[in-house]
Amino acid sequence: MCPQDEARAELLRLRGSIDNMDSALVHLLAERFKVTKRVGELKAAAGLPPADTEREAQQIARLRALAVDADLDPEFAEKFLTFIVTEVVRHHERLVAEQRE
Ligand SMILES: O=C(O)C(=O)C[C@]1(C(=O)O)C=C[C@@H](O)C=C1
Repeated sequence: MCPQDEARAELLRLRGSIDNMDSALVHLLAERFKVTKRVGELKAAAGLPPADTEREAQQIARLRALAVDADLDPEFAEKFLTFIVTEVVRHHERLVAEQRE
């Protein structure tokens, strides 16, 4: 096999691995959002605030430490968590608004 064909074969193998991990991420996110939906319903029913900044600070500190141990950029880990939590809080707020309608 010529070097380019070898590179293409390796590229396909690596992309297969990327596809598996992207699938796992989607499934993990779907499970996380199922749980946070229950959290949002619980909070809305009990009149608790949608966001909990103290909990978020704990999660960020925990994930940043995990990222460092895993050789992942902690800034990226924080941005990723913040992106997800922002969306969760939006869902929680929508539930409260729907409850008021
Ligand atoms: O733990 C909660 O209280 C949640 O609502 C879940 C969650 C999260 O997605 O992890 C979302 C919003 C809060 O600000 C903190 C954490």
